[in-house]
Amino acid sequence: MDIFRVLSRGASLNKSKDYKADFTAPDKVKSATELKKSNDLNVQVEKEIDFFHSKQHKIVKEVESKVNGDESDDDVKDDETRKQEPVKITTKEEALELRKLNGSKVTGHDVPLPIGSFEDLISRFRLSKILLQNLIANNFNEPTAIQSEAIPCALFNRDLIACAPTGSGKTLAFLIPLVQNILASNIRSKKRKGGENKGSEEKRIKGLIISPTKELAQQINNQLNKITENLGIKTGYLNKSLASKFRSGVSKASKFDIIVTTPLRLIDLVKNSALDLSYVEFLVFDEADSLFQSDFLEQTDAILSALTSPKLCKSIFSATITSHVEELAHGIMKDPVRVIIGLKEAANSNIEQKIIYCGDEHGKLVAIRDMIQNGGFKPPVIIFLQSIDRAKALFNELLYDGLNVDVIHAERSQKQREDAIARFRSGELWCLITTDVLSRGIDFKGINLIINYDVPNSSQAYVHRIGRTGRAGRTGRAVTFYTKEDTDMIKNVVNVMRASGQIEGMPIWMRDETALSKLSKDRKRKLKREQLERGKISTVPKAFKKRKFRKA
Ligand SMILES: Nc1ncnc2c1ncn2[C@@H]1O[C@H](COP(=O)(O)OP(=O)(O)OP(=O)(O)O)[C@@H](O)[C@H]1O
Repeated sequence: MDIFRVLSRGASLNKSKDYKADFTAPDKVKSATELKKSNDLNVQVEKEIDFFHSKQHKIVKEVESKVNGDESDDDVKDDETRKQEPVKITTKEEALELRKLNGSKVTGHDVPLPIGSFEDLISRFRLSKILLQNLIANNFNEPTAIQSEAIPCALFNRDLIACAPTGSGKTLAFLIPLVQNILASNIRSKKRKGGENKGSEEKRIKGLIISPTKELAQQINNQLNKITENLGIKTGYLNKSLASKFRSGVSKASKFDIIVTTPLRLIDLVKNSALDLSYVEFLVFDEADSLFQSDFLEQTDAILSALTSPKLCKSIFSATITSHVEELAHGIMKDPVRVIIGLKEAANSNIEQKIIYCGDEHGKLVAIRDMIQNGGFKPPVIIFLQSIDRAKALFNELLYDGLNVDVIHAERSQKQREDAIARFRSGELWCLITTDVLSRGIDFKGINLIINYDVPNSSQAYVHRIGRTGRAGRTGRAVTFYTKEDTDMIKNVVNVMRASGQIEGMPIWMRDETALSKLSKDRKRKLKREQLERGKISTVPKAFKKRKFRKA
């Protein structure tokens, strides 16, 4: 195995991806063109459009030559990456070497070897060539650490507990094997029923992906659509409109191979017999620790009881999987493989973390305005607060200051949420204020800064919130404000920072582990349940607030 090849992957991810570097979706090109209007991003956008065109050209060449086995094109030959042979893992020693490099800990009975490259999947698992082309066309050239381990496990139909840092590619780690398994399963059922000549077959939902939020479910479905192009696999995000089509019979569930959904919508349909889940063979809980928390547990249970296929394989994914969640998972799984990348529940090491003592609520406003004035507030920025009311109040303050900002929380309509996300993704909007509704899974490209205006109520919440930056090999910054009311809550943050070796700038007493003892389990539970009562944010006169808000 070529160790340098493996090591260089992180570096190439870093090099090739800058702000908004999503080369796959044509709508991104349009929005980037629109962005040219904005002076500050002009140069950046022009560079990206050029890069997009050259990249597109290269991708087309690469895909053509892969399909035709044609190596004659000079452009393709000259590309350094094409000169290297795909890494293949064929022995236990090579697997050990790769796991050491990737910081992967894999346990379980009869664990499969990891993959060294996506091409490795062709020889070992007869991966669909179209699926491989789709990966390459979307710039997914090499598997990340979690993909190396999770993909072969799922292709061997193993139950799986997978924990890997935020932004490390967990979504593709479950989507690639899911798609391949469903392709194989469809071929098998076609053969059983005598091939294509027997007319159109009734399909069944075979894959189910559960996500705790609508935004994340939609994002997963978008990713799924990209990699299933030309594969004849039908996927659906169970939004309000699709759910009502199922209910009224306008759209038949039997058209779909894979459904991505939040728990409640699914349960509602199952209870009303509008959806049959008894043929589902592959189940994924994304952000599983959130779905296994007490607020969701009943719904998760209801879903599990509707999944009756004896072939059912289950996997759970998150950046934070507590031992309690692992215990619950073991209770519903058969002989699972456990994959942990890096330190369990640690922050992504590409994120520079900082805490700022602000004294009181007013001090936080002063601190944020100070950051804006002194250049520490480099967009795109996401600001997290503990409640809807506080998010609204800070939105009014920053809008009053003339900042290019919008807010997302559970009280805004789906359309308002989607619009704000689209504007933020395109770069039109520079700052997004939100609650924990956007803290998990959402993949915005090139976020520069996360501000925890309010301290998150658990170390897990902190890891997910700051994980919106520092994704796919990029770097990012996270700043957490705290006041004298946060003496307990800030310990969650400090402990994560200390585990990441980020004690620079931290008060001396916080660096000392004995002085800052860990919170007791009971105290942690209480902090998670109850929201800290905080002083008011708002300083903007009411009459002005209304005028401005309506305008926005
Ligand atoms: N093999 C790959 N090569 C290049 N980019 C990749 C690869 N796999 C994933 N990515 C990109 O990395 C980014 C992060 O991936 P993803 O959203 O799956 O992270 P995650 O681990 O699920 O994070 P979170 O814990 O926050 O949900 C995405 O933009 C995705 O397109």
